[in-house]
Amino acid sequence: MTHDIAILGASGYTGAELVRLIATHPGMRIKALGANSKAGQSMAEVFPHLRHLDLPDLVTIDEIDFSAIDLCFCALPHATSQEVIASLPKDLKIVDLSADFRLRDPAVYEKWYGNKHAALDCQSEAVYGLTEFYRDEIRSARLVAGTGCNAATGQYALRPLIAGGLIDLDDIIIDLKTGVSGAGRSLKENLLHAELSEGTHAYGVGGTHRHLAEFDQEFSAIAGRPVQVQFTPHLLPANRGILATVYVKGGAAEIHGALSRAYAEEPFLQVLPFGQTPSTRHIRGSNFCHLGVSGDRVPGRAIVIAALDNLTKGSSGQALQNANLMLGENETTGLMLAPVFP
Ligand SMILES: NC(=O)C1=CN([C@@H]2O[C@H](COP(=O)(O)OP(=O)(O)OC[C@H]3O[C@@H](n4cnc5c(N)ncnc54)[C@H](OP(=O)(O)O)[C@@H]3O)[C@@H](O)[C@H]2O)C=CC1
Ligand SMILES: CC(=O)N[C@@H](CCC(=O)OP(=O)(O)O)C(=O)O
Repeated sequence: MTHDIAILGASGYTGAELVRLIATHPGMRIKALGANSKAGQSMAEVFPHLRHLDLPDLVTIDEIDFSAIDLCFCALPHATSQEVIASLPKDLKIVDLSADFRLRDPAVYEKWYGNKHAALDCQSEAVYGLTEFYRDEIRSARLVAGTGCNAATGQYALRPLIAGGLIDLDDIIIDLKTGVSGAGRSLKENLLHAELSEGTHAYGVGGTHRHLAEFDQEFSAIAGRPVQVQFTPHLLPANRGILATVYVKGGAAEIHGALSRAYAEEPFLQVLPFGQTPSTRHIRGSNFCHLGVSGDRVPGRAIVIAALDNLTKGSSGQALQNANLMLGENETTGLMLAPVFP
């Protein structure tokens, strides 16, 4: 059976990545591509690297007939996404890539995002999209909320360690580096080549980055008590990739054993041999997340490093993995592409 797919926000980075992945998916057919300022253009005009594909032109969302769609990906900015999803048919399966449906508590959402939620009924039914930890709920969900890309990286490093009681919950530091495509395709002065290249800097410092809300929600639920991590992202002059270096208090060998066991059956989560360190070079363009564990010279401390591609495992690949589950497809279909190297 072939499922008819719509992608809203197809003229953005995650939208284009969805098209790249779905184009060769044997169980999916791209029926509609939604855009805003680029509506009316062909995908080849907006993304020359997709020229070889036979795709529908970009249209505005109100031009799409959703009664002919089996599943819709929403790759739209925060706040816009909730307004659009509130207006879509209530029985339409949706995978949202924005932050709008990730946080279960509306008050927490309002605190971090600064606006009242415009689709609280949808928010209450949404399932958090970190596939490996919400697989059963995702299978039967109507609306899945894709995770933040930084939030996914930190969680892959830490969830089994918190669940296993292996680390000091009051002493967790996530030092993260991210490529610039995480900020989307729209024009921003601070993302110009001259402002960004040949340097790197921290942002969202001092507990202000909104992905902390996801860490708080998920880690506290696992631990059964409040957990607050320190988290500082840094912007790298690279297009793709996230590398999180996580500092914890706990036994490195036990931590490596716990991660290896937790992810032994996971097709996309690869734990490297003890002491080896992941690199964004080795996951680029793929749905894999590489994880490494090392000891530290300071007794009782360990370092966990996780690397993934923000546009695949951190957003569009994760979204396709979840859509596969929602549509009864094999979870890995369309996603076993090897990373691009060098
Ligand atoms: N980039 C990443 O690595 C990740 C992104 N995300 C989230 O995924 C979502 C998409 O991100 P990304 O692809 O990077 O963003 P982009 O800025 O690259 O793309 C945004 C898309 O949304 C469309 N759009 C904007 N406003 C409207 C509107 N009012 N009505 C209809 N369409 C609109 C744009 O259309 P047009 O260009 O035609 O104006 C464009 O197609 C965001 O919520 C982001 O936070 C999540 C995880 C990782
Ligand atoms: C480089 C960069 O700016 N990255 C974004 C994260 C992208 C992401 O995960 O998106 P959401 O906005 O959907 O949470 C940031 O740190 O804010």
